[in-house]
Amino acid sequence: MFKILRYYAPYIPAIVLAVALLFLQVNMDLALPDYMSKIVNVGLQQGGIESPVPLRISPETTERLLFLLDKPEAEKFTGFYSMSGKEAASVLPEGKEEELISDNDFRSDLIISFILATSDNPQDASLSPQKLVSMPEEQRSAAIREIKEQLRRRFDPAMLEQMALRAVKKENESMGIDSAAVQSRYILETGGFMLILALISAAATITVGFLAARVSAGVGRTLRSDLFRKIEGFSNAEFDHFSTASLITRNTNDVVQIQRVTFMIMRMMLMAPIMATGAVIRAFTKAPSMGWIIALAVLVLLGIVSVVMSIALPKFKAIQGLVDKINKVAREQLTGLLVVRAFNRQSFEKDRFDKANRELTDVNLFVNRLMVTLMPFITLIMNVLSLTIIWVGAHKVAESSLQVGDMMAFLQYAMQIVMSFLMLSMAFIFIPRASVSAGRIDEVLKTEGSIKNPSRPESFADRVRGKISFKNVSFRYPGAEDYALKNISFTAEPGQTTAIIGSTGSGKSSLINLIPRFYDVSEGEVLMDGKDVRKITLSALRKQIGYVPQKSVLFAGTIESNLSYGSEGVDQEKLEKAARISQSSEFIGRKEEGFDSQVSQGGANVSGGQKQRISIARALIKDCPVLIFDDSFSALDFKTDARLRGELEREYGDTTRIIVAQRVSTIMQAEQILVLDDGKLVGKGRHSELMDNCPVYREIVLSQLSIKEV
Ligand SMILES: Nc1ncnc2c1ncn2[C@@H]1O[C@H](COP(=O)(O)OP(=O)(O)OP(=O)(O)O)[C@@H](O)[C@H]1O
Repeated sequence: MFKILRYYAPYIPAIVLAVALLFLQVNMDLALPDYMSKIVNVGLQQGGIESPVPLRISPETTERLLFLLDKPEAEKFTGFYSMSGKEAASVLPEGKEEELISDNDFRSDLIISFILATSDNPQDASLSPQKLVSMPEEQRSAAIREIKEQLRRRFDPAMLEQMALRAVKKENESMGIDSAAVQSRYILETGGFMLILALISAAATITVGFLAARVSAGVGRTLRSDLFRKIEGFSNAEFDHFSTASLITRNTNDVVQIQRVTFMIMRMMLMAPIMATGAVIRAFTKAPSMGWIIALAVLVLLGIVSVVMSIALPKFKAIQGLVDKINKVAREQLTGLLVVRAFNRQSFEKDRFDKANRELTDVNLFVNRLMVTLMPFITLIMNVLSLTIIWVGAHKVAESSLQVGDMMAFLQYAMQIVMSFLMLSMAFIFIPRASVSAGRIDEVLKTEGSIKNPSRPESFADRVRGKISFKNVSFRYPGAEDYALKNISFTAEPGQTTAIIGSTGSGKSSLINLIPRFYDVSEGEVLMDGKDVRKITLSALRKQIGYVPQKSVLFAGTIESNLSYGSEGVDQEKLEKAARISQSSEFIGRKEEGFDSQVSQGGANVSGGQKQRISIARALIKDCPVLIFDDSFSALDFKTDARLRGELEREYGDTTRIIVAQRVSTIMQAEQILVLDDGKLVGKGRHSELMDNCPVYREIVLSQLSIKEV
């Protein structure tokens, strides 16, 4: 993934915003269990009363309370609470609440005294104001201290708080305050607040989803366009190295992997550590004594996930290679479908495809089965975790060391922690797979096309003549052991036809491919008008060359769009001239829509001969000083072949024409014939000269023509 990190640079603001929103979302999500615990603890159990410190005390209770407090504390009490007259209640003003709570000793004593002051318990009847009033001062203080101590010994602080809360509720009721209304107001307020938090969280989730989609689609688009631009600049050598099928897979499937993982990282995986940290902190604050349950569950979960991952990971990495393989097989079979049918090899090819398909399916099935097996284990861990928390928590609730709401919140935090770890472990599935894809993409992006423009290009004179010279040219395909061409020297003059003949595999196509620099020479040099072709920019060089490949390639569109491909300002006159010379007029004229007739992808709806003629016309329309025909007349009948060559001579007499041919009759009239044999130039001259002094040529000629025709 790091290899393509630079593609994320333009999206840094969006990523930062997404992280900030994830923080917001996680905080909202983590706050919800806390509020839920408040609804249970305060709303349901405490009747909506938040604090054990009474906010309003009746005059009677105030009187009792004052007897129960020491002198200094009684003074503090009157400092905190405002009392208006003997009949009026004592009220704790809003601002004083915090101040009182922070005075721990006073708060604790006030709570105990308040419990005693409101108690109906007959055993505390000794504490009635009348009784206390009748006691001497010393005795009274000792009696009160003793009772308070007893309470502290019997109940822990949490229990005392619960008792105080009940006392506050009772006191409120005695003062005519509607407890039910207090309770429902608290629940509604807290519930409303939870709703707002949930809405903020939802808004953050949607925005992060939107940002993640934008970033992943954007990165995918830039990767695809960079890959395409890079591949466009590749020479045949790079195509040979990667294979077309693999380049297609890299530009599609591999980019999709990156896109998918980018979305998942932004949407889920970035959230996981934030969520896990937040939930751990909150869970431990709620019930630190139960932290070990979560730690144990996470350990077991990570153990299981690591075992599964160690088995699945190599398989995940293999998937991309297998997708490549199936694409390669499918592509080869579909392009060669006619041959497959003609040779009745359908079942063989089906088996070949099935094998590749089965390999991919098997790996996919294996990985999916493994993942499916993982799921019940995870569910089991989650259920055992819930049960353990409820079991341990219930005991703690019974001991009054934990409140029910806190246990419920702890349970939710535990689930959030486990889910976060699960999300993180999922990252270990997708990230390695995407890294393989990133590596494959980077490999293409890092590969420099071996055919490059010169750093300091030279330019042609105003009018290019198109003289082509080969000087001691040797050529070896990248990675090949043997030379395909050995020490070739010749000159193709403008105004002349230079024909190249030789047996199959003798190096004819290799030779002419060196002129437009589809490959570069290994040794020697190829010159155009005396300039090494490697010193001229590729576009300037290729502008001078009308090239007709051995295998005609047409593009989807119309006949006209194919003819004017690569040429500017093509008018009807030019189109008709090229069609006439290439002997295409007749079949184009027969079509209802003429030049506007549709050509399907790859020229599937035109015949081989028609395809060849259209590609010849396409090269002629370019109006170049050099015309190269790589075995381009093979699909034409003898008569059409002769007519075409005659027209070429007449209309393009001043060009340099280089014709590769298998048929002797096509090249017999050429001013210069080059005879290739196993990559070597074994003959050079006119037909008659070669017949006399080149046995290879003589052999080829005699294999095709009778002595009389020669
Ligand atoms: N892309 C390539 N990589 C490696 N070797 C190649 C490649 N293309 C051709 N060759 C080899 O180079 C030699 C010359 O091939 P080339 O295509 O130039 O022959 P040719 O004379 O044009 O044949 P044909 O008349 O059948 O088209 C052959 O031995 C061939 O196997």
